Amino acid sequence: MEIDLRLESSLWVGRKRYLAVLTGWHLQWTEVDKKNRQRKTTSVPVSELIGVEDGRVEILPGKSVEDADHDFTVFYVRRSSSGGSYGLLWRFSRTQFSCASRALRDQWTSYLRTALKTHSPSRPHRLLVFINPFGGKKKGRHIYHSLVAPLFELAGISSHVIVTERANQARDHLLKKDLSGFDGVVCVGGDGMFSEVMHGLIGRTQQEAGLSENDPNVKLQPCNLHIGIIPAGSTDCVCFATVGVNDPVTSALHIIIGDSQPLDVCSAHHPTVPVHYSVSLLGYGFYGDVLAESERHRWMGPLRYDFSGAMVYLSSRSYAGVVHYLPADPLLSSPRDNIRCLSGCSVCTKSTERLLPHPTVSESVNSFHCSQYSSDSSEGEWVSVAGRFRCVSFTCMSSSCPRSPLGLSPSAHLADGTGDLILVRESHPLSFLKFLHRHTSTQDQFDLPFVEVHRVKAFRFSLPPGEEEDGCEDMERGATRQRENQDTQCVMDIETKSRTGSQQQLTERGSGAYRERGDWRGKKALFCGPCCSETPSVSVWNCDGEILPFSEIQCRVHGQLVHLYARGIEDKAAIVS
Ligand SMILES: Nc1ncnc2c1ncn2[C@@H]1O[C@H](COP(=O)(O)OP(=O)(O)OP(=O)(O)O)[C@@H](O)[C@H]1O
Repeated sequence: MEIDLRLESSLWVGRKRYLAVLTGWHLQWTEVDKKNRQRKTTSVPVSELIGVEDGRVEILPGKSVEDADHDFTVFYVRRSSSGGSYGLLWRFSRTQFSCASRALRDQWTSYLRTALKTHSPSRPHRLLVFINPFGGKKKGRHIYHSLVAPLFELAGISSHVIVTERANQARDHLLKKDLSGFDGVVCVGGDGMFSEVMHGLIGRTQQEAGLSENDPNVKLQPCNLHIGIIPAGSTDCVCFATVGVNDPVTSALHIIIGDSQPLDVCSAHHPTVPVHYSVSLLGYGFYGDVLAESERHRWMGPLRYDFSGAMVYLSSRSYAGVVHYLPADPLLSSPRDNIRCLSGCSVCTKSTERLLPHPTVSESVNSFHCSQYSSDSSEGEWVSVAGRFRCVSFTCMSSSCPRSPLGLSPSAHLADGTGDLILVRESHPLSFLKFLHRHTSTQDQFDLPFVEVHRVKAFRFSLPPGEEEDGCEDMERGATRQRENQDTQCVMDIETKSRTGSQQQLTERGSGAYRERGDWRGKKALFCGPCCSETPSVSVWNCDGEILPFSEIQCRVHGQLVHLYARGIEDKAAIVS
């Protein structure tokens, strides 16, 4: 039954009279002066109303209600400039209206609540919230309870809050516990926490669908539950690249109104370890080395990334390898087309899922090495590039962050089923520095002769023919000699505590495979510091901030595998506040 939600009447805000109109999709109120002339109008889409309360209500610093029976309060989203950031900050505004009678007040509140139910139906009612109390500046708990929980309460959202006591608790909970009744999962923390939640949800979804997520050729099932990110980490890159700002209140408001942003996810496979997922960075060479190096300097705090970056830069390493990639359709978009993926992006909207055709499970079992070199023409033509690379990076999103406002690949799209593969060949140290520096400015980092970028649906990295992955032993031998000779601790053992302060996720996730075979890796040196004279011949992968201690990898993009409570970066110029 169609509900006629039009309501129009005079309302008062303080001493001023307004003509207020609810059309179903919008609530607007226009000031009317003493001569009955209409002045300024405020218009709020129903989808951006946060809540409606009887009386004159305040919610911060604590909730207070003055129960005047002619009054009601409307809370809604207001945008404001974020200063330096790319996106817009969302704030909540409230207007306290007075009506001519209690009956009219009741009519207004009932119409507004009905409008919210019928015209904004995808709002969450029940959320599972994980707070990492140790993420970023260790303010996750405070951020949630002081800034987010009061807004959830106002919006009528009930939440089950779990403050984590160990790394991977959120992931394990999502894999094993009953999730019925929840509309979404919220993580309060940084990119590592998001990654945990994403791995848990994707894994759970595949379990329930009876799919083997470790099979690189299986088409994964998209997750039903949305993920909300309340930024409280050190970098919060995923939040920044999907909202445009790292701001807990902005993110909470996107969750409340049930915004939905699909997100492509890249699965990274190696035959001996469980699958890993990445959305922001899969990086071999420079980015792998920086992460490995930074693990040795955790005591430095966030400074360790700058320090390690400098150390690895100075070591000026490059690595031999062969990259095979499956190009995406160049007619649809390209990493050099200067089209930014903004809210309502037409490339993502138009994109039909353009993933690989999928062989049956039996065809693909144990096919890692075979499929590395096979080519199925129905997928499109694979392209190979061999050489020495400073870094091989892959991202499913721009990966913009406050330090690199345009990101690793400024024109990458959040949800078009592709990712950007960036190959940086061996180059003069100053040229490489120029490449790195361009990430912090608006200069085009791809406009350099030793850099190439490709929009792809899948890629593989292998060591050059003849070199096997156990070539890591060179690195071990070199490093061991170095330890003996120089009494230096320049080797990182993968079994040291990871960034999480916990045992490497890899070893924990390894339901046998990694652990059984993994001892050689576990005990082996994976990274030599720049002080070593014998440089390692292989690097490791940086997978969204986690180390994957191997070189050969097989990756593919799964279009729109997860959904975030977000709407992409809003175009400041297009939004009239
Ligand atoms: N209670 C806990 N104790 C130790 N580690 C935890 C706990 N809860 C979560 N973790 C782990 O901490 C890691 C880092 O957390 P998080 O991402 O929230 O913060 P961060 O590292 O400061 O931020 P960013 O990832 O944005 O750089 C995550 O990988 C997560 O698995």
